[in-house]
Amino acid sequence: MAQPLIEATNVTKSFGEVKALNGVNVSVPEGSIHGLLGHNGAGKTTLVHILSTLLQPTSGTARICGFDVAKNGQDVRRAIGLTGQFASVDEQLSGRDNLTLIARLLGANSRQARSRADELLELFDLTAAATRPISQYSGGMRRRLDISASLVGSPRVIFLDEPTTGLDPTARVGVWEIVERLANDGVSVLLTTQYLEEADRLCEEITLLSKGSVIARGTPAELKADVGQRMVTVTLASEADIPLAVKALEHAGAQPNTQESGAVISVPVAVSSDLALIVRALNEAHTEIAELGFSEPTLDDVYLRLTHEPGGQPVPA
Ligand SMILES: Nc1ncnc2c1ncn2[C@@H]1O[C@H](COP(=O)(O)OP(=O)(O)OP(=O)(O)O)[C@@H](O)[C@H]1O
Repeated sequence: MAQPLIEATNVTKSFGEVKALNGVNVSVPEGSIHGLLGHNGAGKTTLVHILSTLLQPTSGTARICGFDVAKNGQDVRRAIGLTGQFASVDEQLSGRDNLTLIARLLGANSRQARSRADELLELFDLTAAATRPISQYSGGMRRRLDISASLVGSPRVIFLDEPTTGLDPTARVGVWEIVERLANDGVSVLLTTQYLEEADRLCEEITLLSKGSVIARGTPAELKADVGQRMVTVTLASEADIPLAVKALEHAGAQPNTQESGAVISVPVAVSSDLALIVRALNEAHTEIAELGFSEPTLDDVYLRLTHEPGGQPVPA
C-alpha cells in the first residue's frame, strides 16, 4: 500500500498536568480528505501543530510525506500548507501582494512570485479583487484567499481549519468544491470542522477526538451505521388512536415511542423492510396514518452520542 502522506503514530502531548493528546494515531493517504472532529479542547489544534512542526510531541512519532516532524522539520514545512487559525495573512495588503509576499518568503524571485500569485488568483476567482486590501473582501473571498495562500508552495499536504465557518451556503459550497478539487489533484487534506454536514460531504475518513483520545474512526457511513438509528415516524389521523396503535406495534415486535401529547409515534428500525411491517400492523389495527416519515442517522447523532455519553470509549491505538 502507498505510504500515507500524513501519519501520526501513538502521539502524546502534555502541557504540564494537561494531557492534550493521549496516544493518537491518524493516517491519511495521498489525495484523501480526512476529518478531525471534536469539541473545543479535544486536542485538534495540538495535533495539527505537531504535524506542522510548530510543537514537538511528548512521545510518539509523526511523519509528513515520510519526513519525521521532529527530525526533518524543514522538509515537512516545505511539504505542507496551513490555513485558518494555523496561519495568517496581512489584512492591509491586497490579495495579490499577500500571495506574492508568501511566494518570496518561500524562495521565489519577484517574477516567479508574481506569476504564482496571479495563477492562484485566477484559479480561485479572485482576479477582479486582486489589488483590493483583503480587509475589504467578503467572507467567501477571504476564505478562498486563505486557501490559495496555503497553496503558494504547491504543498502535497494541507491543513484546513474550519474553512467554511461563518460563510453563507453558496460560498460554503464554493469552498467545498475547491477542497474536492485539491484532493482530486492528489493533495492530502486534514480538515478540522465543527460542521458535521461538511465532514459527511467531504471526508473519506473521520477521526473523532475527545479529551485527547480517539473515540471513533471510520468513513461517515461506517460511523453512522455503528451508532446512528434509523427511525420511522408515524403521524396518526387521530390522537385517540395512539393506545391502539402502540399496542398493535408492540404486538408486531416493534418498540414504539410516543410524545406526551400529539398523534406522533416514532419507531426505531433496523432495516427498511421494517417499514412495511409497521404499516401493516397499523392497518390491521384500523388506525389511519396521516403522515409517514423515514429518517437515516446523521453524523450529528454519532457525534452527540459519542461525545456526550460516558460509554464513549477510546478506540484501540
Ligand atoms: N500551550 C498550552 N499550554 C497549556 N495547555 C494547553 C496549551 N495548548 C493547548 N492546551 C490544552 O490542551 C487541550 C487541547 O487543546 P487544543 O487547542 O488542541 O484543542 P482543540 O480541539 O483544538 O480546541 P478548539 O476547537 O477550541 O481549537 C486543552 O485542554 C487546552 O487547554
